[in-house]
Amino acid sequence: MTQSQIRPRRSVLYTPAANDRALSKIGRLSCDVIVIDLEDSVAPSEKAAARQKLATIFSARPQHVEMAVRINALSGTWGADDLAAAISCKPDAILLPKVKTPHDILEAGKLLDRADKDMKIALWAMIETPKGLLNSATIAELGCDPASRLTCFVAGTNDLAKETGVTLADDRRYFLPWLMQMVLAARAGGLDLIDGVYNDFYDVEGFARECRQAANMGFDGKSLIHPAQIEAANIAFAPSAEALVEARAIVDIFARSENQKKGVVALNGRMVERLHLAQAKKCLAKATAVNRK
Ligand SMILES: CC(C)(COP(=O)(O)OP(=O)(O)OC[C@H]1O[C@@H](n2cnc3c(N)ncnc32)[C@H](O)[C@@H]1OP(=O)(O)O)[C@@H](O)C(=O)NCCC(=O)NCCSC(=O)C[C@H](O)C(=O)O
Ligand SMILES: [Mg+2]
Repeated sequence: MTQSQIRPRRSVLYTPAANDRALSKIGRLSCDVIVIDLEDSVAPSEKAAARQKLATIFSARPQHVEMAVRINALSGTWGADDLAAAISCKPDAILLPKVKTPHDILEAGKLLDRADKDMKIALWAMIETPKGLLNSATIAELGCDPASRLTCFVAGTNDLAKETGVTLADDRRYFLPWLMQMVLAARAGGLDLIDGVYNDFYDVEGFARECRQAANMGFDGKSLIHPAQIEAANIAFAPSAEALVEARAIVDIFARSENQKKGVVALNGRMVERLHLAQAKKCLAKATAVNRK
């Protein structure tokens, strides 16, 4: 991945399309992505009105963030109208909820292909049902084909907890195998991966802890529900000062004339190989992309 292709997705904030006060804030927020939500945060009686607002929201869209729209499932009552409305706003991505099989992505892709011929709109998939999780590897494989438009998985931990009866309590200990399954599937398909939401938005410490946990697990960012969560996510998913020092040291040591043809060197008593050099360059590129924001 080149530096210009890296788009930080540390903080992915849902804003309900039905909430005018919240919508009026989005131009001033420092999150990386805003997801205008037509799904669970919008009551059935408000679905049509919320959908109609999309055009106005996107006519004044902030340019410093990626903008996505989460539609209702295409299998339900509102999905097809949501998708048509979302496409006409040209968001960066359309987030499909409750994706269960590769077919769900291919079906949305076909509809997009007719309207978005220059392939500007990506598809993101929520993994939040038992079936979707079981099929996550085959769904993610679509990411290997750019024609599928699939570029990102988003964990839907609330729905998974609801569908399975498994608790998110105790630092998500019972969820960890499933979250790691998503990480593995996403990486095999070359996808980005966003962790689920933390519902208790006044618990700043607990939220920061969960962000650090997700960053250590390999997630690229966190789904957010409140502006108060943006800062902690931006910190947790950016390369740390220590990681940058180490990355620079690895780049420097391989740049020395005596090491230019070496596959492995020692750095401060530790083995460093060229795969670590690749990781270090990625870390530095990510920091550059974050600093550009
Ligand atoms: C959770 C909330 C309903 C809380 O709202 P509120 O009581 O208004 O909070 P505050 O008074 O503390 O808000 C302070 C100001 O910030 C603005 N605000 C709040 N939330 C947002 C937001 N998401 N985006 C932009 N701006 C926001 C308020 O308007 C206040 O400003 P002001 O009015 O001028 O004082 C609310 O935060 C909320 O609705 N959050 C988003 C909920 C949502 O989108 N849910 C769906 C996505 S999560 C999900 O679906 C889970 C997933 O699918 C899964 O399965 O896991
Ligand atoms: Mg959900």
